[in-house]
Amino acid sequence: MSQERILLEETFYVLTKKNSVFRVRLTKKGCKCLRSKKSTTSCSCQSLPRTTLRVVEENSGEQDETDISAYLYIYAYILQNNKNGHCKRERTIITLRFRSFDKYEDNNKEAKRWRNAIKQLIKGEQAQYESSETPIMHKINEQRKLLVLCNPKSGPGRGKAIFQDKIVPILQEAEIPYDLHITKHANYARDFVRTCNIYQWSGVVVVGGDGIVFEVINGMFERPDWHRAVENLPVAVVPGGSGNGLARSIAYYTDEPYLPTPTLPSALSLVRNRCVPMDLVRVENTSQIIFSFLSVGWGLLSDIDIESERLRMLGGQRFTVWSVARLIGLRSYSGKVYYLPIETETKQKDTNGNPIGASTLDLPTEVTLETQEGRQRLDSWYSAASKRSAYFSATGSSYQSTADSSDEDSQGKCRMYGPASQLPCLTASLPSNWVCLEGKFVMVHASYQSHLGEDALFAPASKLNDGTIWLLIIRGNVTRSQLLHFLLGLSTAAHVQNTGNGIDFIPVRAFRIEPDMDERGYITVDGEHVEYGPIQAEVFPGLAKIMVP
Ligand SMILES: Nc1ncnc2c1ncn2[C@@H]1O[C@H](COP(=O)(O)OP(=O)(O)OP(=O)(O)O)[C@@H](O)[C@H]1O
Repeated sequence: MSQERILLEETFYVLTKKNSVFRVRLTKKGCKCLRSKKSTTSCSCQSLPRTTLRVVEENSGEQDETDISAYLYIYAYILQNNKNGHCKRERTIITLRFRSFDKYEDNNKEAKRWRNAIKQLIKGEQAQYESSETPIMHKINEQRKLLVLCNPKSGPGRGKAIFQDKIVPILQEAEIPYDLHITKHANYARDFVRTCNIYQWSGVVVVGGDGIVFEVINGMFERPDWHRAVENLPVAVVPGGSGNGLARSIAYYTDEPYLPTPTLPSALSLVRNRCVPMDLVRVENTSQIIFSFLSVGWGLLSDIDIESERLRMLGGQRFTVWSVARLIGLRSYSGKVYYLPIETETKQKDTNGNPIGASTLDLPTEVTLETQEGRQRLDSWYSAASKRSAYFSATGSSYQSTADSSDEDSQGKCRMYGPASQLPCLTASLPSNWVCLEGKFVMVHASYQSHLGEDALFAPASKLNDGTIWLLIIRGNVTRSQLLHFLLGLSTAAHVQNTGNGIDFIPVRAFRIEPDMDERGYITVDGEHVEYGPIQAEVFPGLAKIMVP
């Protein structure tokens, strides 16, 4: 820390602890508190017991005019280990009281300097403060607004409540404004993203399950300016559905504790201003092109996903209940599976990779500090300005055509843009370096995320941006007990160790499934039911951008 450039430095007193003085230094790495005993016995904070502090509106006339101090509240969510050795984020409020100057205006200016410096550091900008007289070089963009698309029908139907109770308070603490839109029907979010002037927002926050994320991503690829859209509008997801595979995968990838507060990593991703690229898989069947972020499935897991829809009121439990039912009435499907394998050496988990470890600051859960000298005055509370926005149609977008865009189909589905496929068309034969399997399959399931759902760790080695599709193939000759082991192992990834004897788990770049059309079953993409028939998929590394904590 001593080698770090000190951006700001100030002495603060702790309101609640007599004779405690902190010398606080702000550097790019964070805040450093240097504690010492106060030399004089007359502690200036004695005149202000903590219980007398009350936050009031700036122009309410309720301020204590005798207090010339300015107050800065810092909300921190600090990683801490609990007794069981599990990591958890604890909310901490640090109150800094500035009263080095004789006038409130000067103390307030000093507090604002700290506020701006901290905000710039959070945004990853280089703050420039040489002395207290130096003007602020990089203003915080207070206009940064997020688009929030909330599905009130996700999972057990708590989307709106989750957003209001878990996300809004943190957005308010971070002073981030947003426009909230509640989806009114299926495909509302997709149409919204396709037709709206989305560039008025800095990112899109999806509150719901993987189905609504699917709509948002595919809505972007229905725009002629899809390239600009995916580049300029990173996506965040607040888990409110029954699956929540993407939300869980993001937390896993960034080493963020997920349970018991699954919405906290998402809330932090909205305030951290940090985005990473994420692989998307271009999926093609005979009727549509889809950009998928999670999975493609045929057989057992897709059957469970679709048939358990009728148990939606159970939330995530619906998958467990239906797994038992499907295991009893086990089915297998005939067909051909082709895949393009990745070299073995690239499939191992790279320990030098991207997990973003949040730094742990050694602070108590609540610290209240104040600067020396001066008298009492209460600062005002800043709340985020959130307003509803109008619905715009897309105008002035740059047009970018692609070689393989599909025409509008007979059902009036929109034209899909996006990068051109590198694969032969679905009816053409595949090159000789592809592997072909033929016969009966209990399931074929591909995923490019670590988690298919909150408690389904499908591909533990998967990263958000590794250009890898993990293909699980379970042949028709496996036993029920093997399958039971497989399903039970999904929560801990034990299934990855139990391959062989009809179960294979292969990293691939692309694959094709050709089901026997004399039978009927389900094929899903990101948990959404699609037409039963030939389907092929290829990975596009880092095609999307997502917000991470
Ligand atoms: N207002 C609405 N009324 C009915 N359905 C909606 C509405 N808004 C969105 N939908 C549809 O609800 C479907 C399911 O939503 P979502 O994915 O958010 O929840 P989920 O299915 O419970 O979660 P998961 O996909 O993770 O299992 C989406 O495919 C979307 O099309």
